[in-house]
Amino acid sequence: MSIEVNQLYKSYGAQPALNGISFTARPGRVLGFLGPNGAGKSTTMKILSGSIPPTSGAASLCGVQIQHGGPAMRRHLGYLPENNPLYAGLYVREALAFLADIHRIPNRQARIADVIDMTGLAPMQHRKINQLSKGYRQRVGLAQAILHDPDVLILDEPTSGLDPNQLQDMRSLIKQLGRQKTVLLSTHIMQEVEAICDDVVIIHQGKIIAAFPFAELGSRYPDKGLEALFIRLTVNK
Ligand SMILES: Nc1ncnc2c1ncn2[C@@H]1O[C@H](COP(=O)(O)OP(=O)(O)OP(=O)(O)O)[C@@H](O)[C@H]1O
Repeated sequence: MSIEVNQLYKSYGAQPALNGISFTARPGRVLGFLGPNGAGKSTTMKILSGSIPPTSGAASLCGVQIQHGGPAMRRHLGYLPENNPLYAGLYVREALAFLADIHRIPNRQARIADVIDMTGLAPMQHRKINQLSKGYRQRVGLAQAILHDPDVLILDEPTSGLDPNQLQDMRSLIKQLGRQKTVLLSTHIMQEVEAICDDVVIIHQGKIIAAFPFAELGSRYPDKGLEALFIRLTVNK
């Protein structure tokens, strides 16, 4: 398994956020990580990226144990955080070159050209990041996440705030990436899960309340679409 999460707990002071979650994500698949506001999605992703420590429990990426701030699993991981922090004052190509140096990517010019091409950033590569539309900024965030060709991608609401055209482009890019990589994608949009996810994990109040391959939705929950199921599982509980 590319992502293994085993009994993760997290509290922020007295505020519980994760209450013993376990799940796995497999290569060549996109896992949709769903939950209402405050369910614990971003907390999980921050722990998996090594940005914050869990209170207890363990997780690994491609067999490498996750440690807060530890560099060991970084080469396996591309992470697009929720607010997509970018080097706003840099030009697109400059930002990618800077990160390519940090990752010590060999043949960096060729790799940057490939990633620009893959993410549809060619027309914007000589623009400053702070001059770009939201859609293009999200593409820069994704380009940064995939630059070092990691096996695992963790994408925290990568399509929030995009217009319908941008949405479609971003979704097809994620779907394409999911054919080779393990993708963990958080979203509030059920159509997005239907369009691109192979597996579904629903989290509510820091607990996993459903986990299944999307293709088994109908057999496991007859007469329920994903949206109806989500509402039934997460409302008033
Ligand atoms: N830094 C923090 N300090 C205190 N509490 C926090 C902190 N970050 C998150 N929380 C709390 O932890 C819980 C889980 O939050 P988290 O951001 O992981 O949820 P989420 O599912 O990503 O929500 P959203 O969909 O709104 O982004 C919430 O109750 C939230 O208020």
